[in-house]
Amino acid sequence: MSREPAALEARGLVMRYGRRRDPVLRDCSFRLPAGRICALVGPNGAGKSTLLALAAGILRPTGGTLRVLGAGPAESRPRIGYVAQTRPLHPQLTVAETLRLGAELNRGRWDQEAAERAAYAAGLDPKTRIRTLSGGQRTRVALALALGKRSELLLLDEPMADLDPVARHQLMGTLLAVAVEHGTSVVMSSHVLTELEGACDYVLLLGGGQIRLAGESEEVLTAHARLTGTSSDFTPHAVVESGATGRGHTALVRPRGPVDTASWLVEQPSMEELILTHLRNPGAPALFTRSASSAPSQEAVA
Ligand SMILES: Nc1ncnc2c1ncn2[C@@H]1O[C@H](COP(=O)(O)OP(=O)(O)OP(=O)(O)O)[C@@H](O)[C@H]1O
Repeated sequence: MSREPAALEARGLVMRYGRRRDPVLRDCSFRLPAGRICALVGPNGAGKSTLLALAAGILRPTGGTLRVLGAGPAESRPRIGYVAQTRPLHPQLTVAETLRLGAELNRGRWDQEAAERAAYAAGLDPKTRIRTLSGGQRTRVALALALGKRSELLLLDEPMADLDPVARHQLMGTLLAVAVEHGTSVVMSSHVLTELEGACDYVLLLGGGQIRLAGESEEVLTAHARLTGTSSDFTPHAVVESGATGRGHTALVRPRGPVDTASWLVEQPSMEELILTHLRNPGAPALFTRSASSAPSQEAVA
């Protein structure tokens, strides 16, 4: 059965900086269906920025393929909004001039209202020069450009990192409203797991150069359970992490068959707990939901 073009589809993706270094991404294969709001998580140096720059067509892969909106990254570039970690903007322009430039470069698809909503909501003066902005204000303007472009896919590298909590909440709200209204696909990297929990419906966890978890947040969550009881034998379930507690033993598992609720207290982990547990246990087998699988060998949950 053929599937609609994905927002991102990687097959055997390899990225190596320089000849002798270990690859940052090794043989990565996954699929991100269109229309999802995806959290891209992983430890420092895992390759999140690298993957986003590859998708934006800023970097070229060493091997394998990465399709973006059904085409090569360079071909799809006009349909993509990319907010790099460095927030590159023209320092001499004012905020209003920056938005005007965005409008000129994206004639026919520019949404001035969405751009202004993101740029000016916190009272930023349109006449302020970019070079005098704080880190958080630059982020606001960079996001405003990406939103004004009416992109089909937003690639956001740590978009909330330098925003204060009120600005985070407000900009996340604007971002989600635009994404829902236009069916925009969003991929955002972040280390702030609580911020992603309410906003994202898809998750990609990168680690050790590979995708460790990929799929709908709900499906990934329900593929796991926290078991607590008196026994330390969690057979037949696959254990991601186990340990002793005051009450006995506890483990985050991927259930293999029905869980014996007479022996175990069964709880659903939060997304934050699930990701933290996988970050602490990089040896846990990878898990892909059906929609995220692009290779037959990947472990898919039903
Ligand atoms: N231009 C470059 N030249 C050489 N190595 C690079 C370059 N950019 C990134 N790297 C290396 O690639 C690896 C992945 O970096 P990347 O910035 O993609 O990780 P990340 O997951 O975004 O990290 P963080 O969470 O710290 O932002 C790191 O080891 C980094 O040192």
